Amino acid sequence: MHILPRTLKARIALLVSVLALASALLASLAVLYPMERQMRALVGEQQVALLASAAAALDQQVSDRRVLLRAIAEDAARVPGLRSAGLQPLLEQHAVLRDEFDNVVVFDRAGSVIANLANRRGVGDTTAANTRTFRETVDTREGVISPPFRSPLSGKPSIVLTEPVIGANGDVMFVLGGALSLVNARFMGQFLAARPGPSAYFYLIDQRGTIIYHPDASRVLHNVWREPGGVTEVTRRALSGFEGWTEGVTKEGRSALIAATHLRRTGWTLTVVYPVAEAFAPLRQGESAARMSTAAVTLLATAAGFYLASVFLRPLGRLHRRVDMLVAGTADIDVLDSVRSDEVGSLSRAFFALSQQRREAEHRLALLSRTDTLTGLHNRRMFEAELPAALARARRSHTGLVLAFLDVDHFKRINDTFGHATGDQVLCEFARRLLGSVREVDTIARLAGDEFVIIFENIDSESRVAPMMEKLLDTIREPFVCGAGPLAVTTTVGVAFSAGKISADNLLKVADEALYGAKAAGRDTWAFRDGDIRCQVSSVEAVLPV
Ligand SMILES: Nc1nc2c(ncn2[C@@H]2O[C@H](COP(=O)(O)OP(=O)(O)OP(=O)(O)O)[C@@H](O)[C@H]2O)c(=O)[nH]1
Repeated sequence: MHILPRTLKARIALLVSVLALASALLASLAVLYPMERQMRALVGEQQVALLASAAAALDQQVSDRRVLLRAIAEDAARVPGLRSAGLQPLLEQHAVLRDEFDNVVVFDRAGSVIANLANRRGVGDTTAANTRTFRETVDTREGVISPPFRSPLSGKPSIVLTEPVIGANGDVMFVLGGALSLVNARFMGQFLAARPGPSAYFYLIDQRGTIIYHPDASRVLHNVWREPGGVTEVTRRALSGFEGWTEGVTKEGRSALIAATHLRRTGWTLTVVYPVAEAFAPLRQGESAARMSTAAVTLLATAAGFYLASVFLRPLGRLHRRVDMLVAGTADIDVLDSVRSDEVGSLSRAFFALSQQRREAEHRLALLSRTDTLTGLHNRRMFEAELPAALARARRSHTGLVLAFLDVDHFKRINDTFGHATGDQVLCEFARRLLGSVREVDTIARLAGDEFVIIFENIDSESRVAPMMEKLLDTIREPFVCGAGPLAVTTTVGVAFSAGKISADNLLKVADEALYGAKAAGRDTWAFRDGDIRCQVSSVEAVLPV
């Protein structure tokens, strides 16, 4: 199938546009691809840094509250003979507790609430005896952070920080429990405000996979391992200890840059999800700008290619038109502009040379068509063109014309005796002698075999014929020196004279008749007939009409 455009101009333009498109694409790829990789790494590292500071802030929040609770626990331990009743005032006396916790309660060793900051009347209502957090606090005599749970009071996801009050004997006397809502603006607000973009989000999961914070509130306090659709690859890795950034797919199937880290105090996993569509929005804008400029560059290059191809190929078009003119014969070979130094100049010169070669060939052919190849004299064709022209000239100049018809005597015998090659040599020598004995203006031709003719122009009188013929016969009588040795060769001539009235054919017939007469007279001689007079006198015979 022919898919290339037909014209060179269009092909060059196509080539230029393809090259421009390819180079623009390569250039933009060469810039955009490394840029995207660098940007990806940069954004990823930014996420990690952001996450580290958010995790540190969260850790600090927990740590500060634990320090506060410990300080109060130590305060309480220093109160001599502290009884249950003294704990409610102790709590109320630390106003800061209301700022930092949703509520603070004190449990006795049996797990019963003996003081309640938010609700004095709530004392004795509940027991924590069976909770793991309480038992762990008592057993380890250390503060514990509870797993997240939904607060029965606020209904919000919360945790409890505990701190034991250790008596002088080293026993746990009481346990302080500070409840903290996880959607508390002061607790979470700090890192939520640090989102890298409007569609980016954080989520927080404890070690067991319970979601502590997620922008989708319906997922909070659910366990990721038990959620429909299972856990995402990145979350699974994060829960197994991965820290850093990676590229992954969210549960909703969106591609995102995801960074994860762990909180030192709680062991929770903090993750930030930054959708790729938003993270690389500036890059995508750059890409579409690059695509637009690629298209613009390609269009421009195509137009420029087409224009330049037209300009460069214009001389070729001109050359084409000139060659057409040469072919049509409306211009001469000189129209070819062969002085140019470019390819068109070389092409013109090649055309010029070709054209000259053709001319020379035509010339040679024309010459050949008019020349007798053996002797180099004119042939019959040339004679037939030349005789009417000579007669016309004679008529115009009112001068006489003599036609001599020569035949080599007994030429067949020469051939038969000495061979055809010797015969050829004789014919050539015969021709050479004829040439040497006539004027330059006279025309000699070989009609066929051993028959020759000579047209003598500007012969003012028949009286000049006899000496001319005698001279001719003498020239031939000289022995011919050939390969076979000296040969005696003679010729017989029939001569016709015209004062301009007879036709070429008839003049030749008259000369032929004269030759016939001379042969009959015995050869090595000549006979004369006046063509015009014979025409006139023979009109009765009507054998030679003009
Ligand atoms: N060597 C040679 N012989 C040729 C050539 N062309 C024709 N001939 C021969 O020339 C001879 C011509 O003989 P004619 O003119 O018929 O007879 P002739 O022997 O010349 O006898 P007359 O003319 O009566 O004297 C023939 O034998 C041809 O074969 C040629 O180119 N070369």
